Amino acid sequence: MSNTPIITSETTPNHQQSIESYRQLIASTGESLLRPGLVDTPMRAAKAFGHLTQGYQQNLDEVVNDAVFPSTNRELVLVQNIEFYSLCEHHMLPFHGIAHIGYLPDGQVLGLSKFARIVDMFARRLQIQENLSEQVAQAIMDVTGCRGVAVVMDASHMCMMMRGVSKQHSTTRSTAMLGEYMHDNQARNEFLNAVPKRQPAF
Ligand SMILES: Nc1nc2c(ncn2[C@@H]2O[C@H](COP(=O)(O)OP(=O)(O)OP(=O)(O)O)[C@@H](O)[C@H]2O)c(=O)[nH]1
Ligand SMILES: [Zn+2]
Repeated sequence: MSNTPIITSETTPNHQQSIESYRQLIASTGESLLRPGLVDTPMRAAKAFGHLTQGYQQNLDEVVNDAVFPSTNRELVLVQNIEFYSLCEHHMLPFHGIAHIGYLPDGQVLGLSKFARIVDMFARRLQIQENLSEQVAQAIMDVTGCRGVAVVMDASHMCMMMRGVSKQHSTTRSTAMLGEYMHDNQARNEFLNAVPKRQPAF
């Protein structure tokens, strides 16, 4: 196994531009950038934004770090309740929830922590939930060569809660199915019955 460290950069590739953008954003409200409480805010916000979009600076090879192991087990592996935080690409407001990932191995299995790392890598980009689910599924298929992979994500979208339609209890479930899950109803049902039911938001 390689010793390549996971990239954990806390800033965007152009951090200064990000700070300047936050300055302009704050100024657009009419607030003074000199008010003591706001003096360091552009820098802090840029750093936070860098964290929330860190996934652009990661790639699958680094995140998986060769943690794929031989196994003769071909039955369902279900990694459930992986919490995630993302930003919707339409409003750049958070959406957050939990992911459940099931897969059917074919000779090799993935290190368990890597499922969460893969979810985080794609979640820390500007996203829509449906694409996030698909990207996670495809990545697991790519790194394991498994027989099938199924992803369910349940999320609450701040752009639907804090503004706009203002619905506090609506949640969205997205699914992505690849390989045998695309056509095998028995496998789909086994996975879907094993996935926890989503509770209403808050
Ligand atoms: N399918 C999908 N839509 C999303 C996601 N995140 C946000 N949206 C939606 O993106 C849409 C953007 O719609 P627009 O009419 O262009 O923007 P808007 O005027 O801000 O829309 P409202 O939110 O309805 O006020 C909204 O319906 C959002 O709910 C997501 O992850 N998946
Ligand atoms: Zn949105």
